[in-house]
Amino acid sequence: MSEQELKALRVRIDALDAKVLELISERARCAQEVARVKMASLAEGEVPVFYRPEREAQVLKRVMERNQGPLGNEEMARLFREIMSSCLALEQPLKVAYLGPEGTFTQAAAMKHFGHAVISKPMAAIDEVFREVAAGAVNFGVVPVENSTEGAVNHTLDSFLEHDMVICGEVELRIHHHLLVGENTKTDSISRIYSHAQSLAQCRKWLDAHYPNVERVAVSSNAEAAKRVKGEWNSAAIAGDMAASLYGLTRLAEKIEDRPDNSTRFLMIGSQEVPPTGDDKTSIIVSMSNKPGALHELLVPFHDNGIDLTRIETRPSRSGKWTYVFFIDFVGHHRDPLIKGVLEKISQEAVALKVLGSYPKAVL
Ligand SMILES: C=C(O[C@@H]1C=C(C(=O)O)C=C[C@H]1O)C(=O)O
Repeated sequence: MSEQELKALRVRIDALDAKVLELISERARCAQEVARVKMASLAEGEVPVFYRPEREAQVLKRVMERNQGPLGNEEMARLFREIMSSCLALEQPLKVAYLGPEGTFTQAAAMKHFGHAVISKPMAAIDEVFREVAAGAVNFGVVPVENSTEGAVNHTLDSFLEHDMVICGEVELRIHHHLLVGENTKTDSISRIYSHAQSLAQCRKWLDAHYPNVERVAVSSNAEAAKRVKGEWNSAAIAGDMAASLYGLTRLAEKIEDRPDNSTRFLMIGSQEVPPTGDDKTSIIVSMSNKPGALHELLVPFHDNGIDLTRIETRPSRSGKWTYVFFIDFVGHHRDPLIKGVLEKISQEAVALKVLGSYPKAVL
């Protein structure tokens, strides 16, 4: 019986694949038409905008709402993410710079957000990602901004003070770290463990318990740590799946992060303002005068209007000793009338207020 059944099922799958193929091609032709219409309606000297993050967020959301299984919502959205990425590449392949080298979590975040049909460019430091975007060499940049275990990524926050950037999206990634070794590593003689400082911090308790006397060496990225281990017999690296497979390392211990829900949030930076989708977040930088009650004054308009603050971070302003700026994220779009009112109220009290951007809440 089963041979016959299998055969029939495979015939059905082949027929379905032919339909899926035709539908994807039809969709891609539609995207090409979109490009044609956009080009035809350009004003003199106007640059076409092909990538629409707000539209993509809506497409993915609808896919998740309509999905009836058996594939899970996230899985289905991931497939559509890639289809859209390929369709957009027909209109215009996006250029995306990220905190490299290849194999970093930031690269994984970039692929999760934009899909794989982009031209990606690894940069050696967060600041270089900002500069690459500012110079117009790429359309977007991807940088880590906060980790659920270790808190803010200060380099990123400080870079916002130095560059005029628009935040156009966010993505969250579960971060799993492994202890990795190379072919030549003598696993009972490990005397050094390489990783990025953030990752060493995210695995501090595990390291204290398992390798209390081994030197922890902070390097520029997890991928760099994996690369170093390849040529050494007495060292190990802490890094994720991408770096492990890129450098052919094996896992001596898996998922060694101290908190099982360890996640990092990444931001997409560029120069494109994103219109509202109805489910957005806004990031601002505010500096207040150094007087009693300043922080209270800043927060009152949010409270009075029932606006959900998702994050508040303080950093030195870099323009005077013991003066600070606040990075605030909240739910809503800066074009919503309610949010507009709140921002006006704050700017009356603030020394400076800058809207870094409004963008769709992470869908995936
Ligand atoms: C097709 C368009 O362009 C791009 C491709 C999209 C898609 O494949 O669904 C969606 C938004 C844009 O990034 C569009 O503007 O609708």
